[in-house]
Amino acid sequence: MSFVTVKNLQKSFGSNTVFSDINFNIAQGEFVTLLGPSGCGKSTLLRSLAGLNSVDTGEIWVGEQNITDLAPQKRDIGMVFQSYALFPNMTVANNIAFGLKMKKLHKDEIAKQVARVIELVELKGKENQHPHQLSGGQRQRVALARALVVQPNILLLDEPLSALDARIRKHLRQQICDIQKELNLTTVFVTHDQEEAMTMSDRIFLMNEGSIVQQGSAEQIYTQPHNEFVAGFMGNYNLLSAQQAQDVLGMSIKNKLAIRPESIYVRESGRDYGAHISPPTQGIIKNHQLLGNVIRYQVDVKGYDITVDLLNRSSERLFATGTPLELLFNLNELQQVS
Ligand SMILES: Nc1ncnc2c1ncn2[C@@H]1O[C@H](COP(=O)(O)OP(=O)(O)OP(=O)(O)O)[C@@H](O)[C@H]1O
Repeated sequence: MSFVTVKNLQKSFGSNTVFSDINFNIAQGEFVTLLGPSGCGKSTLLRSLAGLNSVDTGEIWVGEQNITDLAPQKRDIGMVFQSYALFPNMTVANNIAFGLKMKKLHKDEIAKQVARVIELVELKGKENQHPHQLSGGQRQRVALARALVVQPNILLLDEPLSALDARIRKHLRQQICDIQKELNLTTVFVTHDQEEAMTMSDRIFLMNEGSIVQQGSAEQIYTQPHNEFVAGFMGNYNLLSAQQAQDVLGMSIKNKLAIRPESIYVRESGRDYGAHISPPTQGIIKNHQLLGNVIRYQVDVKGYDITVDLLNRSSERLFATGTPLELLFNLNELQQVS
């Protein structure tokens, strides 16, 4: 059942329509990510959910309540931004307690709730420090604790990890997911990082130019892109025109064919391949790129560049530029896109 329901939402700034006809449902406890390139309207949509932006038309419902015109502080929403926005002259504990003091809770209750979230975000021992004494990751955990302490109905996170270095980012990603699951907290997360969206979300809403172009699980969006934009944004898909699909695979299709680099194999002699594997196609290695556990090859097939990802099992299997080989395509994983 839907917990957050958004119907026909539209927002413009002057003559610039940021998004229009946005519709979605989010279930209680679901983790949804708004993913898309810079400027596609993710933050404006998130801010509209928070009430920090008005909308031109449409409705936002949480449970049985229409919150479209409700003031932000009445929405029971916790929000974390990319910039931590902490009070520099307050301790960690006082930063976190701020929202509860505004609600005029009793001192003992505030202390109890602050201790609870400090434990949750693993900041025990830092209560009396000031923001400048903390690392970026710790500051963002204070911001998260401050959003959680008021026990919101919905947690909104606007690129909370993008200012942090890669190692801390991965750790905090996991921590956010663990906390979200533990509290069963309905969460909307904004990022332009495809990997981040795929590892964290129950569902991804992929946006482009003010529209949600595809909604689904990471698996669905990654393996079944509806159109060329989705294929291009989610992976390093090879996109073949109808003519190229005919030339490379002998396939007759109407639109375009999206082929993931990892669903193309190099034929090994003496090995049997199933019926879902295409007949071999000749290719010649043009160059390669080492991506850690994967080697990405550019292969010339009938004058077209095809990207092929192979697992980096051993240096002996590195194909040098100019090596001829036979490529096989996994026919189950070819995707026609518009
Ligand atoms: N307060 C504002 N006034 C006028 N235009 C705005 C305002 N906020 C956002 N915009 C415009 O709305 C569009 C979408 O911006 P938004 O910040 O929502 O995109 P985004 O997808 O979150 O991008 P990014 O990942 O770069 O933050 C942009 O063209 C931006 O210039």
